[in-house]
Amino acid sequence: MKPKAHALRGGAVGRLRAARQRDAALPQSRAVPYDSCSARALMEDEDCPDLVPIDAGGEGETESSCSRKIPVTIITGYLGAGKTTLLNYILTEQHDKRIAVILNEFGEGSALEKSLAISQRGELYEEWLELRNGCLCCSVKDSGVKAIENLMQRRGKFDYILLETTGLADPGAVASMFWVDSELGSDIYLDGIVSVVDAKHGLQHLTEEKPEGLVNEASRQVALADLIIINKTDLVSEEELNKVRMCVRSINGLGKILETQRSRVDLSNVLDLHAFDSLSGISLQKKLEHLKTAHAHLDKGIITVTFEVPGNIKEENLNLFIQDLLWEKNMKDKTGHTMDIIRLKVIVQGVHELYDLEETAVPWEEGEKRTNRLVLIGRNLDKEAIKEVFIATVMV
Ligand SMILES: Nc1nc2c(ncn2[C@@H]2O[C@H](COP(=O)(O)OP(=O)(O)OP(=O)(O)O)[C@@H](O)[C@H]2O)c(=O)[nH]1
Ligand SMILES: [Zn+2]
Repeated sequence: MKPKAHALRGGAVGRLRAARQRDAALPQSRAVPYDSCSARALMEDEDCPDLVPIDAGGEGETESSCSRKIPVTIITGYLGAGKTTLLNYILTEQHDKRIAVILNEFGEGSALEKSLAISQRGELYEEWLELRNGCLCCSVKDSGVKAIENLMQRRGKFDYILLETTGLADPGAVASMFWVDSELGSDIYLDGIVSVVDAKHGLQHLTEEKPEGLVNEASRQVALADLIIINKTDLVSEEELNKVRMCVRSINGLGKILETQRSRVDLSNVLDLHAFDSLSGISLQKKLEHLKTAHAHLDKGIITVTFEVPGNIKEENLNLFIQDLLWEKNMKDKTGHTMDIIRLKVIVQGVHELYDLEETAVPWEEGEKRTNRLVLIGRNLDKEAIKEVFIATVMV
């Protein structure tokens, strides 16, 4: 086991940085502005930090530069998969955006390594973020929000946030801090979740069975991802690669899969995904509320189910259907196990305008065959049962 995994049991320290990107790399020796006040405030804060609304010019005030929401991309992946390599690649390749980086790291060693990598890009802001009980999923929400707030006070200094989670994190829990923040009227939004998979060891991580009640982090990370990057393809044969790809696909039938070396991918596949925009009215908040409750039980057997039903649907009924499925957990599979949805995407044709299906929804052509499409990722999913209920309750 890597030392970092041991550090998980003791105190854990997360590290947050906002690296101001420059077009040209600056010498490493450049002075680093260090905000010691806010860093100390975080360290000394014994209890959960109070959530304070972000003062971004005040509600209703006309500060147009503050009204644009800042996207956050979560980068997850098992230990050593290539997350930091991806981060550095993005910071090197991306010249249009000023990117802030948040690292949730356990242990000191690799944090140092990362600090060097990022400071090469130029001006560096650094803050410490303490995870009191050493469990990222349990403490990141409070400290994470605090960290983001500190970041937001530097509004204008950056226009994109990359959040690298530790290899052992449950990305659902990490993502959940964004809805807490959004309740406070913040101006960030979750753009997408990227999961890096080690081509060489990924299969082992993904198929590893955990004792009852424990999460297989690797497969959960893949299940939640909008983009899965199978990295280190140089280390495996075509046959091994096929196996990993099939395994990833079986866990997440929806996400885009890219195969690469040194985490080099076309950045249009990574940034500005707007992965949570067209969720058919299921807000990120609701989805993640569900994820949180599921997080302790989920280990294996995650699959993707997709089906299509032609015709029109009724909005209210779709609401009820989704609520039943996601929150009430009223649907069971043949063996009586509750269906457990991790991700849900719905493309529907409503009688009325549907929810806030955002601009990604392409309007139907006159006379075009109308089809509703559902994609569900989760456990104990019985496709026929879901489809039946959908037809019986949602269609007009
Ligand atoms: N052979 C090979 N090595 C790679 C590739 N990509 C990254 N590495 C190496 O793999 C190691 C781990 O990469 P990182 O980017 O640090 O991985 P990480 O996911 O951030 O790791 P942790 O933070 O420890 O969880 C480093 O030594 C990288 O240089 C690749 O495509 N092929
Ligand atoms: Zn936890």
